[in-house]
Amino acid sequence: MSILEVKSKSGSYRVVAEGNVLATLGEQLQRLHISERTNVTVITDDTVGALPFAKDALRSLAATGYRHQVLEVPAGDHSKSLATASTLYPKLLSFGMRRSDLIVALGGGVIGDLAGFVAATYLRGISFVQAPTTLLAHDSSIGGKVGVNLPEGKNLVGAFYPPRAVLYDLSALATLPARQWTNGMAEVIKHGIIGDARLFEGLEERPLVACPDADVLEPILTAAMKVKIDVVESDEKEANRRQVLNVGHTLGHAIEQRSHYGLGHGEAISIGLVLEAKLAVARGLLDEATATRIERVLAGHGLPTKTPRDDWDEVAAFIDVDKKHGRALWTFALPTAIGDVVIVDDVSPDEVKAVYDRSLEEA
Ligand SMILES: NC(=O)c1ccc[n+]([C@@H]2O[C@H](COP(=O)([O-])OP(=O)(O)OC[C@H]3O[C@@H](n4cnc5c(N)ncnc54)[C@H](O)[C@@H]3O)[C@@H](O)[C@H]2O)c1
Ligand SMILES: O=C(O)C(=O)C[C@@H](O)[C@H](O)[C@H](O)COP(=O)(O)O
Ligand SMILES: [Zn+2]
Repeated sequence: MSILEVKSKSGSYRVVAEGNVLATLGEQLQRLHISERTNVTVITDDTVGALPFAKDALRSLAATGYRHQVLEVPAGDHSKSLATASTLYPKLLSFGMRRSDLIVALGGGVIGDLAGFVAATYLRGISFVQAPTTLLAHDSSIGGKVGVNLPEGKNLVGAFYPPRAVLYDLSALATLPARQWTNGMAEVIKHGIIGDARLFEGLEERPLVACPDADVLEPILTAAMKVKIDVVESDEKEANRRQVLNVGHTLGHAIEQRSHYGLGHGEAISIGLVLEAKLAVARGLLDEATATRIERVLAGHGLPTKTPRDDWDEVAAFIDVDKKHGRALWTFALPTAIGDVVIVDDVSPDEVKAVYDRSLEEA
């Protein structure tokens, strides 16, 4: 079990990472001093909602006397939309959800982002608890970024809205399909690249290709979450340093969206990390050998590393709407070493196209 604290200007919160924590969801809410008169809406997806740990969580809410409802959306990134959010607001109203009530986001990053966005906007904001159930969500449940996608780009509408707590049930990871495990490893590896060389080296030596026992999982997950917490505490609303968490994402988000979500977020970010390492090499920021290590560790975890063949102009249109850019050139978070990422804001589209085209020749 690990308990981490995230300091936030709008209210600090705890990350409780523990096996079977969802089976005591009601007691966990009581521990957070959430009154038993609070109405609770659990937002989940139709895959997670059917799993035993979700049923246990609802049983616990009932046993502790919380009046609650469950709202299910279809699983997948297509649900992270304004259209889906619009179907949820009336259901909150008809259940009598007031400002003092609570949303629980039970699921992976899609549910955390969507339910967090609904919590941030309904009645101008009600409390929410993150109950992440994927490996990838060790990233998405921390830091308060909530939002939805637009057809024009990922996460273009949203807010910085920290949760009241993160209740991370590590036993829930046991039911993750193999591909979802691998998908989540991309963000674990990313956290090593950003700020923990030992984490990265450990994954090079012993790839984590399936959910291991708790004694192996916990230190790795804790190390990854600590990198994220350190960065978001230093720059909660991404004025500058937080942009390092976006390494691999400038290209990765564009590739993810161009795949129409056929690629998972982590899979697309894996390809983005490889490409952005190559861009860093082309700029003289990173040595070739380290870029090769990044590619190998991702491939060693079964993640895709080859650039999908696509029309550059279509990819570039998605890169162009990235929130990090200023008015003229593109901004990227680029690795300079294992454990260090810098922000560069003078990248020209032609430079990126050259790296992109070269990677297609190598594929
Ligand atoms: N807010 C942030 O800081 C942040 C960070 C990283 C990623 N994200 C976002 O997170 C999203 C990706 O998250 P994700 O990869 O968790 O996707 P997801 O939420 O779609 O979950 C992936 C799949 O796994 C299923 N699933 C979830 N938990 C399960 C379990 N325990 N057992 C079996 N199946 C389970 C889901 O139903 C879904 O089909 C993207 O939209 C990405 O943009 C946000
Ligand atoms: O928390 C952050 O900051 C991140 O960048 C984490 C990313 O892994 C995540 O995918 C996030 O949703 C990206 O945010 P965006 O601002 O690039 O849309
Ligand atoms: Zn991400």
